[in-house]
Amino acid sequence: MFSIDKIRADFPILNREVHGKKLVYLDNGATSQTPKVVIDTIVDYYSNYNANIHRGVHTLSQEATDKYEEARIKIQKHFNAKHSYEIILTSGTTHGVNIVASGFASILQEGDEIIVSALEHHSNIVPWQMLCEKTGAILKVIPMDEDGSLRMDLYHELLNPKTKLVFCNHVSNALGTINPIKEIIHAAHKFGAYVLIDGAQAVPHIKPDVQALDADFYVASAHKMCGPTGVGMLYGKEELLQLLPPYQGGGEMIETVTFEKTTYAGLPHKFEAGTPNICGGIAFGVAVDYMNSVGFSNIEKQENELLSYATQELEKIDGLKIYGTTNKTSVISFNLEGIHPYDVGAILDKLGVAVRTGHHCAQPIMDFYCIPGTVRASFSFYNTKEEVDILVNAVKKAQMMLS
Ligand SMILES: Cc1ncc(COP(=O)(O)O)c(CN[C@@H](CS)C(=O)O)c1O
Repeated sequence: MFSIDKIRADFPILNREVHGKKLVYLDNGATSQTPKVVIDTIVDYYSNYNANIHRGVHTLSQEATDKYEEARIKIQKHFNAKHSYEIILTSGTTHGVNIVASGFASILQEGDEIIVSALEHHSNIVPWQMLCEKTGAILKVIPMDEDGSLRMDLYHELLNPKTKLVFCNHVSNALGTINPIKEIIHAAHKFGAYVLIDGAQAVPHIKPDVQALDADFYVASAHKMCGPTGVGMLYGKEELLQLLPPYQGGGEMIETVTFEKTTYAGLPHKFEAGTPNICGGIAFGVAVDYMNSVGFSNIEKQENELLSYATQELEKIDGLKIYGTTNKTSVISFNLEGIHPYDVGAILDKLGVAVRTGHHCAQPIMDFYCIPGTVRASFSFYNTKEEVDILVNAVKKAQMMLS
């Protein structure tokens, strides 16, 4: 049974006040908040079994190694990967994208084509531009539409035998748009292209099944789904991870090292050079357990109710425009006519409401709408309708003060 009071009691930070006002945290698209069970895991690790992993013969190292590899298996099962070694623990989504992009630097040829969507976050644009500069590959873009959806008709036209890679986010961080990634993947595979899906904004809301999607790569960050910052995952099909060269050289990613030659470790350690974020990985596994204990159907129901209520109430405000009205997760990007989003965000902060303003690391989307940025309210399952009312009243107050 989903009890919002019980859920909110899991998050100590929700009792915070800012500027003498009750905190209303609506910036979950930037990072989600952290439940006590995850916080306690971090304290427990550093209090009771902090040790380096995969190397020590002593008890603490074995305990830490066991917990870290248990977390990998939890993440594997959560995303329904076939093998645990197809889950590379990274420092986050950006790191995962860069592992794949740099891996293809030794594979792509001049004139090969890479397709990205107009809805991408900078971390799923810039690495591919860098890859094109290195290899002479050509970047193509799936255009977006006024409602924040992708022009799938034009996507199908872009695909051709030269298309080698396609990158798309599962959910847009700036607008909340849920992209038709199964169709995107299926169409790309018809031309033999590989697909990386950026799941950073999907994992707080849904439980992706990478085998059902037939995704070649899928990346995400723990801090978007109640986990700590500095840790995330890259899923890759075994045969593709075998294809890619290591991303970084160092300890852990080797079998044998001589000055004449080094042989590399197998999966997943080939891509996990150096001492990883051990505590973060263990806490990521606990965050996966926590999200599943809340239940993704409960999460979806709560967040959809908040989205429709907030949309209905915000739309009553004259001069307010919402960007992204297609099938989406609980994100509302909006502007007040004649008022810069930054100024709205600053007033909302004074009233205790935390939102994000600006281009949200998705400048091409803002260019499409010819705006400097938006005010983005992003809701999570632990937000409430009362918090929506506080947001709406704060927006009205900001409009009055700034008009
Ligand atoms: C779709 C998408 N793709 C990649 C990233 C980067 O995640 P990292 O954990 O920083 O590596 C993000 C993070 N978006 C935050 C910070 S810019 C936002 O406020 O929207 C994202 O939303």
